[in-house]
Amino acid sequence: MTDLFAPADRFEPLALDRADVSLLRRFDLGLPDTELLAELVADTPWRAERIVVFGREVAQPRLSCWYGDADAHYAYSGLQLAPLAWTARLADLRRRVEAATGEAYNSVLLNYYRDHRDGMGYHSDDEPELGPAPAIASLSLGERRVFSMKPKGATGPAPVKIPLDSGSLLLMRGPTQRHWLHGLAKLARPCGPRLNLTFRRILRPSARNRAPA
Ligand SMILES: O=C(O)CCC(=O)C(=O)O
Ligand SMILES: [Fe+2]
Repeated sequence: MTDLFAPADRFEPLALDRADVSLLRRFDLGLPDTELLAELVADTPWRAERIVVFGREVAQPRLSCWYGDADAHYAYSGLQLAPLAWTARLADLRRRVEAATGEAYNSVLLNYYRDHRDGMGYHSDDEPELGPAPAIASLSLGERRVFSMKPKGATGPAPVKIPLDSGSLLLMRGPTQRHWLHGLAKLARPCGPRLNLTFRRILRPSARNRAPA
């Protein structure tokens, strides 16, 4: 007999060239997704980071907050981020994400897309502190939004669109950041809030330029 629920319980690999991306549609959060969303929205000290775009300082179109081990310092979009200490909830989610993905993480970036006007431009998470082949586990909560991926330097094919549902866990690793960009488009129509948590491992300076094992 076919087990209808099996696909939700394992990572489904996406067929992308020179990338290692897989999606676990229903990740065990330890509590209902709606409760976790409400808790994190309420309890997180959200920041509206300012960045320089074409020489002009503007607010990022989303709120964010950075947690991690005390030594997990990170520069992101030109911002120097010192992590807040893990909360009990985020430490529990980290353990669950580590068990599901078989990778270790020492930090998590929370992004809060308040409505359709919030998004994230195309980028790759290829900062040197992540090393040459980082594993990044991306947990989504709330509104379903489309995560787009396109190969670096490509003018040709349309982006790959991956709708991310509440409670899904997307895992990017290996050469993905080296060869692909990803982003989250703003929408024309109103939608509800979405949270995204990207678990990452910041390498110590001595380990940063080493080739992957
Ligand atoms: O919100 C998302 O799904 C993507 C977040 C992301 O790409 C990032 O934080 O670097
Ligand atoms: Fe990213």
